[in-house]
Amino acid sequence: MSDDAVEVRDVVVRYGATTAVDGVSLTVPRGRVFALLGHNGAGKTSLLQVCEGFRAASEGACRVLGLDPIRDHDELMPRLGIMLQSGGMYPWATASELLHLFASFSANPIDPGTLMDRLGLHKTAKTRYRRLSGGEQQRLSLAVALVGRPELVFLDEPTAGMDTEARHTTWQLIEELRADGVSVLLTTHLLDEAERLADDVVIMREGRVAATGTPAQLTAAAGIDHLEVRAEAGLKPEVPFKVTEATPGEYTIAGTLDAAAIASVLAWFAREGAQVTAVNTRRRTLEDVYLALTAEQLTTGKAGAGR
Ligand SMILES: Nc1ncnc2c1ncn2[C@@H]1O[C@H](COP(=O)(O)OP(=O)(O)OP(=O)(O)O)[C@@H](O)[C@H]1O
Repeated sequence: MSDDAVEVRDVVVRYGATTAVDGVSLTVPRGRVFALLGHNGAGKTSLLQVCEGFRAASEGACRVLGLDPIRDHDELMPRLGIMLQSGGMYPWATASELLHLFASFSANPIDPGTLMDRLGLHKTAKTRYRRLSGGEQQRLSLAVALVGRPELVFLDEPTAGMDTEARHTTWQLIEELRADGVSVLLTTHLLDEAERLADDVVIMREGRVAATGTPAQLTAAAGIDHLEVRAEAGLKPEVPFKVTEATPGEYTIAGTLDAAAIASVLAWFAREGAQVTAVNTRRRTLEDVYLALTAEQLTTGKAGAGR
């Protein structure tokens, strides 16, 4: 049996005529942070729900900590930390009561008071859940997911609605979880979050895996950097790359630019006797890769998730 935290094989999730997840396979190794990226409706939450055991896959197989998330649900639940996008809390209970309740389900919980302090929730300990702000509810949901010292954590858009400070605390907590050997599967729309936190990334598009790898692999595989050259306006660089002059005298050269290519572009400016006053290179970010994949989706014109 595989020792991976999560193993998803050819999973399909259908809602009537809509295919939300369309044959996804992925593996989350133990002790790593794995991010699912994708536009609204790409199928991230549906896939997460299959892994959490809250939804049966229409096709395919899923193993979580070596177990079946539906059949072995009772055995699995104490070992998992689950942060939902919303809901799942008693609206009349206070933040402290809720966290203590969830702590009581665990044999060796983290002290709820310590966790509340860490997440900046101490001032809201006696506030009823329904009165908490969106960001506070989100922080409490994270605390609930972590209080039982889980081996594997599922986080659905963990920092959505959080202020900058809470977001940074959450990132630190996730990094500490990884250092403690905890596995994390999260969804996010924040590319800087994925780039900063994730060991592995899957970009989903229309229910399928559009790209997969480490953030470094994804950005390197895209292989396109930008070279920015400032010189006098109105030049027409004769180079085998796409050149734009959005602002007069600011040239952006886009393409697969290795050192030789950059040298050849600069050589053209030198041959022309151009007055080059600045040269800048910009590596592709995960955001560039993501946007390129999203643009591909638009050009293929596929809108629905049907098979
Ligand atoms: N219970 C449901 N019944 C019918 N359709 C659903 C249901 N849940 C999700 N869908 C549809 O399945 C598709 C995938 O939804 P899902 O929530 O998995 O996407 P997502 O990537 O998590 O989106 P978001 O980033 O907006 O949370 C969407 O088209 C959605 O409308």
